[in-house]
Amino acid sequence: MAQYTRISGSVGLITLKNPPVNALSAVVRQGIVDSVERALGEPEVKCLVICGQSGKFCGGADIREFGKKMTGPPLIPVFHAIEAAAKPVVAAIEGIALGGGLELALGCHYRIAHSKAKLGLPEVTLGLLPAAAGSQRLPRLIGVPAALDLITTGRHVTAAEALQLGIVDQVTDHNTVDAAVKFALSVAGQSLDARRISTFPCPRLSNLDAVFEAAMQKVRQAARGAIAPVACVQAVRAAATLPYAQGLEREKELMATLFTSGQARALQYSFFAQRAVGRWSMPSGARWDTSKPKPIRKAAVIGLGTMGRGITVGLAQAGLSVVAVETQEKQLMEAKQAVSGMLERGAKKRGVSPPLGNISYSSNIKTVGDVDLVIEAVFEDMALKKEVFQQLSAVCRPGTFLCTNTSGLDIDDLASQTPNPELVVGMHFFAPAHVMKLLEVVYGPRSSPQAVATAMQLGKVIGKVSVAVGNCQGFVGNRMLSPYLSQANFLLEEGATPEFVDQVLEEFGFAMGAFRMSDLSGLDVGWRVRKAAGLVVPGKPARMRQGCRYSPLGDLLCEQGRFGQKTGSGWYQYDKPGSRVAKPDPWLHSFLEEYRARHGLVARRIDHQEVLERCLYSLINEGFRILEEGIAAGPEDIDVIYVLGYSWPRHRGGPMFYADMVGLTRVLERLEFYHQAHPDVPSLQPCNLLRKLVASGTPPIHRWREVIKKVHSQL
Ligand SMILES: C/C=C(\C)C(=O)SCCNC(=O)CCNC(=O)[C@H](O)C(C)(C)COP(=O)(O)OP(=O)(O)OC[C@H]1O[C@@H](n2cnc3c(N)ncnc32)[C@H](O)[C@@H]1OP(=O)(O)O
Repeated sequence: MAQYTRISGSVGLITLKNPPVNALSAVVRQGIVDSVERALGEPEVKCLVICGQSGKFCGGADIREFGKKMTGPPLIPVFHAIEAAAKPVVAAIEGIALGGGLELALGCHYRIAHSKAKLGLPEVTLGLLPAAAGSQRLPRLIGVPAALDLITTGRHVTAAEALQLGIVDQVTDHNTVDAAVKFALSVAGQSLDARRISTFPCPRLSNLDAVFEAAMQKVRQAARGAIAPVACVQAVRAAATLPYAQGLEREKELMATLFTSGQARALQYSFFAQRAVGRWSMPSGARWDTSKPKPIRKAAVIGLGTMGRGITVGLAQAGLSVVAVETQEKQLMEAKQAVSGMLERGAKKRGVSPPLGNISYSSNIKTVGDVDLVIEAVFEDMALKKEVFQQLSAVCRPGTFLCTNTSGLDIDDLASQTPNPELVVGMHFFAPAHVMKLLEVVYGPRSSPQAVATAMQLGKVIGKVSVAVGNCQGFVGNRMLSPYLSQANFLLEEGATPEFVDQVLEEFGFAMGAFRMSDLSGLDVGWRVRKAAGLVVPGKPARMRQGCRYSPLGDLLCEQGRFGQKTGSGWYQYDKPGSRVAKPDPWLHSFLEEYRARHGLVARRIDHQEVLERCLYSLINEGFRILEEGIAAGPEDIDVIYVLGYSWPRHRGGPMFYADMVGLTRVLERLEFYHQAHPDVPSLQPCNLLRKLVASGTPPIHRWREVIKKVHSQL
């Protein structure tokens, strides 16, 4: 609702009330209309202030209402009524003014913000554009280049930046409503002619075409197929070239295309999925709301390689005390220098001082005796990790949580090295660990709910989106990646090139195709895993292992020392070791030809559809298996992992959402087709859960959990 009160006798105060972020629901919109009408009708009222309850101005349109039948007044006429008011209306912005919230403020005659407020037009991140006249008012207020930046990126700006850009008129450190009331009284009675943004001409640009061409090129490059950023540029162009009313029409047309697009649905699903994963549950019945985390004040990181350094930076930046341990003195010194550099660069960006004092460095593992939680981040080798866990068990005080940063090793096996396996969980960070938002929190059969809750909470504290998953080879992300990569390799055997496979996957929206990504991660990583699994048999490049099809191509490259970017060659060639520019490699092409000839394989023409379906559907099929086994609690968990950790295009929601969009019947049919053609590839055999979902009438994704529950209860 929107509550109307009178303060100081002559100020009408409208307070938006719709927890948690005072979103502009139908009731709130109606409340604003009624309150404005009332205030304008009361002769004693000289001016109005609009604020939000609980220190939050407004988080924008109520996303929960999207896709439902529209009720209540639309936003544009509400904002026009405010702008047209004959009494000054001042927005008192505390906390947030985002999307429709900022558009509401732009409809007001003045804007006063608290110094800690954040403002922005993040609609693009939901697959939309600021279609409550934001795309038309903001460029008129702050000019085209700045408006393009804000609208196409959706980035939030601080109050200070908003003041500098001219979005707000005043910033206060004190009570914002009091400041707005005072301000409103000071301007009451003055002409409002120069305060109605819709009447402003858009500031002229001499190089208008060049500015828009550059903006379009930039968004097309960054958007990886997303349509909303492109529509945002078109809407701002309308503001710059058309009168306001016509610009609004264009905004409306563009919005109509976006609003019903699959991309908007995917992005809004993704928004809620990222929040839903915080409400985790385990097959044992343990849940986020019944498991209390222990506060972590002091943590230790063991092993200061690339991952350990990133984790140390993340912890220190979040204000924790960190003991950073590296047993080799030389590596310890190098790590200290690298970590300090990372902290200094990060602090410079944020305009704060680097938290160098939060970290103590040591080459002695005994120094971790008084920490609350340890994150072991030594080399990915089970024997080494087991040794570290045994040492930790001896030196840590009772109750210390022992976490391992592993990308796929058995958490339970590690936990068995300690007298308190309930305190052990996996924390799978993604590189670079201080940048990437994703954290897989892996619970073993003996991990306590409190250990999981603590790791999840710690993830939140350090700014990660944490997803709780069960223990299995590769956990969720890497386990699903395995059939995807296998298909990519099989396609090479059958006639494709790495460039073609990557091109198809990049056109789909991945930041990098399977082969460029493998070259970046290092081909030796997978080689080591395959060796440990007994799949690499020297001198036996046969294409079958344990009765299933196997491609030894990756192993053969590694045997040649081709580990990817770091060695200057892998699936591609690079100018020099460490270079990032991948070039097609004639050597690789002849190697593939020779390989095919040696194995009696005849190269055939492989099309775009086959690459996409075989790579993606085998990955999705594994996702269904993971749901069936209870390794992930729901499709949202998998989708968040893929969007945040594996560069799955956000505007496609994630693999499970994508399966829902394509249609489960179609996914099932195509998997059956490919499995028939490749009966020796088990990952192409549709899993039971997929069949059950199709048999139960292909329910939409938000109802899959009901079917999953039934499958689990029958186990
Ligand atoms: C046309 C389109 C127009 C005019 C629009 O306005 S589109 C909406 C534009 N607004 C946004 O995109 C803002 C989205 N929200 C956020 O970015 C963040 O939620 C936040 C910065 C506002 C707050 O962040 P934080 O403090 O971390 O909290 P959460 O993100 O966890 O959110 C708390 C709960 O609020 C729900 N929420 C947030 N925004 C909205 C909204 N606009 N409508 C409905 N509900 C919203 C969010 O889902 C969380 O609830 P739960 O999911 O946990 O139940």
